[in-house]
Amino acid sequence: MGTNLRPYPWQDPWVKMATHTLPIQVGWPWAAKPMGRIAGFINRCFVYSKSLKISKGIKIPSDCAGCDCEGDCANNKNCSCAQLNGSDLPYVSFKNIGRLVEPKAVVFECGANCSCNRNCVNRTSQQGLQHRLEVFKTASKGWGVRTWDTILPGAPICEYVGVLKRTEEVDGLLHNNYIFDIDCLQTMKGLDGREKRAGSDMNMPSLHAENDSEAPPAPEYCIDAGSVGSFARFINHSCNPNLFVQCVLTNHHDVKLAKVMLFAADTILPLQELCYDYGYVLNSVVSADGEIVKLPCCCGAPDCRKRLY
Ligand SMILES: C[S@@+](CC[C@H](N)C(=O)[O-])C[C@H]1O[C@@H](n2cnc3c(N)ncnc32)[C@H](O)[C@@H]1O
Repeated sequence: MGTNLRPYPWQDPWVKMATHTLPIQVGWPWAAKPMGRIAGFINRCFVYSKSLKISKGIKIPSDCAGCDCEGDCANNKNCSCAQLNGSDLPYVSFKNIGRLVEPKAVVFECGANCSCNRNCVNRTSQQGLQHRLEVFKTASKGWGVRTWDTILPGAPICEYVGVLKRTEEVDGLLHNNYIFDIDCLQTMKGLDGREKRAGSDMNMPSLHAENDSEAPPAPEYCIDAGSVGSFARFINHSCNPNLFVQCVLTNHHDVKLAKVMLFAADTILPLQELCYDYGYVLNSVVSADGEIVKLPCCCGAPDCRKRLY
């Protein structure tokens, strides 16, 4: 961890301590005796959702034109936002929560200039937290996040928030474990689960390299949750994840600056830990002196790749 991090979730103003008790005890790694008494209390933190901060010098494109639907876009066959998504809306509504039908290269949501209502299903990622989630201490991965509620496949979990920066600003920050590159193409083509789930939905010409053998351009922007962020930064990696990453565009249509959202890939039962595939390429992390940095994976999946990177 970098020195600029708040190492404990309850020191983070965006993480609220809960006084509730759970029928389980979670471990306390530094269990000195006086700490032991309060450990049960401070191990349980409920979480808030927060928005992205923008680093100086980054200009967010202006809001693009919106649809002219009334009410919910689900009721309008001619919704222009649905057309952007390939004619169908990307979400269906179930018990008033939108659920993503399938992962896409990018999801176009309704934005500032759309005339539909604020609860339109095509604003699903804008509705805030839908589930009770908890930051807890895991046995071997530091802090993690788990759910108190059953979460259904395709349900929105949260946005990965922090400070939006240019990737060149954070290059070489090996000790900051909270940097998320905004890379819609990589996200879509990502490792294992992501690729398997994606089907053949690569219908975004602007996201394809001209020639498939050509390396896609390196991501220009990233989200740094090292010093500010939400509980999303405590979500760990799994080689068999129950969440997936989805790029979402709302007000503007610049994929380089898409919102990074996490959605449920499966039905997730209460007290299960939430995890997504970080998608590192093995041996891709190199220290300043040229050594390959290796991080063992403790996700415990039967098909674990054994290393995060
Ligand atoms: C974005 S942070 C996740 C939150 C982190 N557990 C914490 O306590 O702050 C990423 C870091 O968590 C740890 N981590 C996440 N998933 C892991 C896994 N499957 N196995 C081992 N360590 C993991 C690694 O140290 C990684 O660099």
